[in-house]
Amino acid sequence: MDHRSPVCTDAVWRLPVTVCRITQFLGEQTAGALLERAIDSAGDTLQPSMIRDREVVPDFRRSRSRHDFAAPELMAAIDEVLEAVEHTLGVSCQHTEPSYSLNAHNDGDFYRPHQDTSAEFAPRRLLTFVYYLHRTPRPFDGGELRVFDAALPLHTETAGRWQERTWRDWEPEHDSIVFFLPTAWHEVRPVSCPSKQHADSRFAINGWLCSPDPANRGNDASP
Ligand SMILES: O=C(O)CCC(=O)C(=O)O
Ligand SMILES: [Fe+2]
Repeated sequence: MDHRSPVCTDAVWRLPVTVCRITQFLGEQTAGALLERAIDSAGDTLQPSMIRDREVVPDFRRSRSRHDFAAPELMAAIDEVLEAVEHTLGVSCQHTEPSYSLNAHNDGDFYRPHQDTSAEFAPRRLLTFVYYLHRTPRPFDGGELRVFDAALPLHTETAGRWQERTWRDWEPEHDSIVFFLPTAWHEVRPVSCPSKQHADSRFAINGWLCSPDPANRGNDASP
């Protein structure tokens, strides 16, 4: 009897990546106030966004960020939906700590395909969230969040041969939030913002729930 599988050894499985998206997340009033605060973070408080937390690489990522932007109302709302999100994405975020920043994409800005975590880089990130804010009507075009389907078991490094990739685009709609696993390949499509005004940017508060840093753990080990 021939035990060889009839499935070709080059077969590629294409699996959609689950994204939890919630619209009208904070409601008009809270989202509006948060947008005003984001807009007020103008000028020198925003710095060129970095990759791998330390490098500015304008061919790969072009936007501006602020790392000391506090959004406790958003964190409280995330807490509220976390159990359902964990269940849907199959991840446990117990004892995690949020780490997040404010990001503004204006005319010509983008973020090329990447993962938010890897074995060498930021392995403590367990869950990605991105909360979007913008003026109404939306003062920019593009800027979709593109999430690539996984391609298994081959080519996992780049989620399949580049030309054969498949994906789904998610609109960065005001007061919506998406959650996905930081291992997912994703990108921010180029933004076109004709006015080039800071207030017309595509704003996002984006970050991760991270497992605790072992270095910060209290010294509670028994002798
Ligand atoms: O703004 C977005 O839609 C995603 C941003 C992103 O991928 C990141 O900051 O790692
Ligand atoms: Fe990302």
